[in-house]
This record gives sequence, C-alpha cells and structure tokens, in this order.
Amino acid sequence: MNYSSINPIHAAPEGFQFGRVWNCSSQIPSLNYRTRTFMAVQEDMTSKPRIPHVLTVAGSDSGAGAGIQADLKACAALGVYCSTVITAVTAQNTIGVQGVNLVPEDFVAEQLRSVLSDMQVHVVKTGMLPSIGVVEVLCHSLKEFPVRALVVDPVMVSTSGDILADPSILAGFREELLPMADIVTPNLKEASTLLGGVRLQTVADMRSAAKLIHTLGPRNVLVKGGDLPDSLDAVDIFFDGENFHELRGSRVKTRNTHGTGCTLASCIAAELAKGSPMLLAVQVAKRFVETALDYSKDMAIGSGPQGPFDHLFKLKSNVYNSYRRRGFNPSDLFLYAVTDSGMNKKWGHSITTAVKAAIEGGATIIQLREKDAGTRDFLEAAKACVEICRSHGVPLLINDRIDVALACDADGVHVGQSDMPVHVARMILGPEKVIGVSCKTPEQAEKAWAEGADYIGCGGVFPTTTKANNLTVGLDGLKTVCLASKIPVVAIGGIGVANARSVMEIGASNLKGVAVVSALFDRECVFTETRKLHAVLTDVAALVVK
Ligand SMILES: Nc1ncnc2c1ncn2[C@@H]1O[C@H](COP(=O)(O)OP(=O)(O)O)[C@@H](O)[C@H]1O
Ligand SMILES: Cc1ncc(COP(=O)(O)O)c(N)n1
Ligand SMILES: [Mg+2]
Repeated sequence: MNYSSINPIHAAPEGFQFGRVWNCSSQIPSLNYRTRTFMAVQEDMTSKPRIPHVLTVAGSDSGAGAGIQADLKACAALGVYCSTVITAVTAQNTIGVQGVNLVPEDFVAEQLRSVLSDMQVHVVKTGMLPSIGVVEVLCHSLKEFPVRALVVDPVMVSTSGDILADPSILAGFREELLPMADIVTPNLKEASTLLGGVRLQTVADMRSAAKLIHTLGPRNVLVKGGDLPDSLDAVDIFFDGENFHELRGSRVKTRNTHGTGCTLASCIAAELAKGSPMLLAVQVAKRFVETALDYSKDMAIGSGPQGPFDHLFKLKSNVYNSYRRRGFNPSDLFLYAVTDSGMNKKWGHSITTAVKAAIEGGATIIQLREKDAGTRDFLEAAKACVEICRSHGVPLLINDRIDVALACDADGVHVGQSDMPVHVARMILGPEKVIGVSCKTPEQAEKAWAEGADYIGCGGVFPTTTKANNLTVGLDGLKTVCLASKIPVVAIGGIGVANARSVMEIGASNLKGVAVVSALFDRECVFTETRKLHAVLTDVAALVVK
C-alpha cells in the first residue's frame, strides 16, 4: 500500500490482476461467458479511460444515513464509481441501532474476491468491520489483490452509542490493518479506544492522539473533532508523520449529522481514486461534508436525535429553497434594487445593511453589482446577502460573475452584452437559475429570449451617472424593446421617485417594473427611499389595474 505510488487516473494500470481474474472467474460458473471473451475485453480496457473506483467494505444502514448507503451516495456525488462488500446488515434509524446481523466471514471473503479480482479497484475504504475474522479476511484479500490506497474509518460505536464491532477487532486493527492503511480517520471516541482509553477533550489532546496513532503504522492520521465539546468550529487534526494540519470548518447547527464519518472517509477515498494527493483529498472531503450538512440542516426525517443528511444536494438544491421552488416570477421585477459599492462606501453602509434596508423598504429583487470588489470579499458579501434575501423570500442575482453566483448559490445572474453569452451562462447554471440580460435593441431582446434568458433589463431610459458612456434609449426606445420582447422587461437608467410613473405608463404589458441604483443607494436612508419608490409604483399599478 504505497500511497506515493498513486498515479493520475489516466496513467497505465498498476497492479492489474488479469491472470488472477482468469483463475478466479473460472471458479465461478456464471462468469464463464466472460472468461471466453476475456482477451477481447482486456485489449479494449487498456485503451479506454479508467473510471476512478472505490470499494467500500462496510455495514448496511437500513436508515441509509451511514454505512454502505452513505458511501455509495458520497462517491456518486463526487463522480466516482463505488462497489460494495457488505460485512453486516444493521436495522437502524434516527433513534439508534435496533439490530445487527453479521455476514459470515467466508461470504465477506467471497464478495471481496468477486470485486477485487475483476473490477480494477483503485482505493479500498473500510467502515464497519464487526469481527476480528472480517479484519483478517480483508487484510488477506488486500495482500492478494493490492490496491493503490487504503482508507480506514475505524468504526466501533455508532453516534447513538450502539456497539458496531467486537472489541477483539482492536488487536486486528493494531497488528494488521493500520500498518497497511494510507490514512485512518478515528473520531474522538475511536481515537481514545485505539489508545487504550485516554481522555480527549481539546485540540491539543487530538494532536497528541494523532501522533500516537501514527506509531501504530498508518501513513496518515486524521482525528475528527465532530464531537469536540464546546467547539464553535468543526476542527479535525491531520498528521502525516511530520507535520500537523489543523483543518477548521464552520460547525453547522443541525441534528442531521448521522453518517458524517462514513461520508468523510468515502470522500477521501473518492478523491484519492481520482489521483489527488492526501491532504487535498482530506480538505475536499471535509468541505463536502460541511456543505452537505449546511444544505440539509433543516431536513426532517425520523423522530430520533440524529437525522441523515442529503449527499446528493447538488441534484436538487432548489428543494430546500422556497424561492426556486416557486420558480421565476416576472412580478419580482416590480422594484428591482441594484447595489453599488461606491455609493455604500460614500454613505457608510455595509452591503448587507443596504440590502436589508432595501428589502424592508419593499424591494422585490436584489442584484449585487460590485464592480470594484475583490473576488474573496465579493463572495463573502454575496453569501451574507443570500442569507438575508432567502429569509425574506426575495431573489438575489449577481451581476456578471457567474462563478460567484454559483459559489454563493444565488438565485441567478444578470449579464451585459459583453459578459458571458446567455446560452453559455444557461449551460453553466442549469435550468433553475434566473438569467437576466441588458438589451437596448429589439434584436438583442430577440436573441436574449432565443438563448434562454428569463427577463431583459432595458436602458438607460434616462441619462445616468452610474454607468459611463451609456447610450440613453429614452421612453420610446424602451417601448420599442418592450413590444419586441417575448420575455418580461425591467426598465433601468436614471429612474427614481420623480419619473417612475412616466416609465410604467408607457403602455407595455410586459414591462414589469423598474431597476434602480442611485435612487435607493445614493441616499442616506435606503429604507425610506425604497418605501417612497414602492409607494409610487404601487400607485401606478393600481391605476393600471383600474
Ligand atoms: N455539525 C458539524 N458541522 C460541520 N462539520 C461537522 C459537523 N459534525 C461533524 N463534522 C465534520 O464531519 C466529519 C466527521 O466527523 P465526526 O462527526 O467527528 O465523525 P463520526 O461520524 O465518525 O463520529 C469531520 O470532518 C467533522 O469535522
Ligand atoms: C452500518 C453503519 N456503519 C457506520 C456507522 C457509523 O456512523 P455514525 O458514527 O454516524 O453513527 C453506523 N451507524 N452504521
Ligand atoms: Mg464514525
């Protein structure tokens, strides 16, 4: 098990066991067809890109929060193939473990042989190994069919406090499995058990434990601090035999932490299978767990103290988002507030207080337009604004920066004619996100619709100082574009309390509102100005309805 020998996935297969496959499969009658076509398959496989492959050797969790089920989902989420050797079947839910049924050791051995002899496994990850016999069978299989890396999650007791392994496995871990491991990932209780029951209560204790566990033979140790008392952060200690790394993430406030350890180890294995170096694999894995917990923090499954979380949040992140669940609503364009960092600075407003004031004053959609901010600062501000907007049910769009929109999970983007083309933005963002585009002409409006935009912003309607060298289209230009547009329009450019009525009265049914910058943000009290504009717009809307 030489971790440093891990090559990128496209490298020539190492340690392929074709001869053994031949021998092994000839013992399995149902594989005879395969053995006949084996030579052809062998030739074919060497020319095809190899799929990163993790084999998990673990227990089944009927509640599907931890164990084999968590491993499958974690690998799937990271785009890695995952095969499974099941060591035990547990009856388990959010309350605890109600029963455990062990798979006979010789059948664990048979599963290992089936997969390892045939399926080009890159990394083996272990979870629940209920008996010393299973540990021995596994070590034997790994010697017969070497893989590139071994990740050991020394599962012994479930978070609910139920025993998942016989204490006799400790000897198997110490003497056989850990010396073969590229990384071992004990939680606090497991680290303590591996070290004969020492007390672990601080980060300093975790460091000492990592160092001591390293002497048992694994190449790297990660002591996980999910259960560290009184800790605001989720801190894990990584030790590679020379250096310590304190990995800190924010601690998500949620009951849905069942399976975090299994998921973390599977993600590490998945990243290693892709060819990632160890520390990077651990960092990616930790971030994955934190993100998944954050997405699933309010998920309600089961009545017990420990719920599962959603590994596949990327497939349906909109489910947890009340705005996206109802989809893009053109009436959201009614009072469209666009931020400007210069103006906030001038008035001593932070972006978050400005956004909050605009929403409280009646803004129905927010766009962050931060032309001067550095990426890191912009992202942090955007994340905070997403929280505010979401809690008020108001959509948040990001101007131009599709990367920032994705990173903060904004509701969409607004792009200009020289930014990312709409069809490319749509490809990147997927069907759920809102995309708006600035248009001055009927041709641009037609293209916006054809490429999949949700709305267009048309302007500048009046001269404005917010945008340099901006061509003014006037009320006539606005009307021409509205009539040509197949999608909703919001008017922008020099609009405020004094002229909003004239804009909304041009007589175009797809003109849904006004977008404003200075009229809200180049003012001392953003809340009051937004209220005033909201009153004007509501007045016009009432007249139009009559
Ligand atoms: N509430 C939380 N918020 C963020 N990360 C967490 C939280 N709880 C656990 N983690 C992280 O999940 C991973 C698994 O840790 P832990 O829960 O201690 O393991 P186990 O599930 O084996 O007990 C670690 O990276 C830990 O920092
Ligand atoms: C089959 C199985 N494997 C592992 C765990 C540990 O998971 P956790 O520490 O989150 O309870 C578990 N509960 N069940
Ligand atoms: Mg665990």
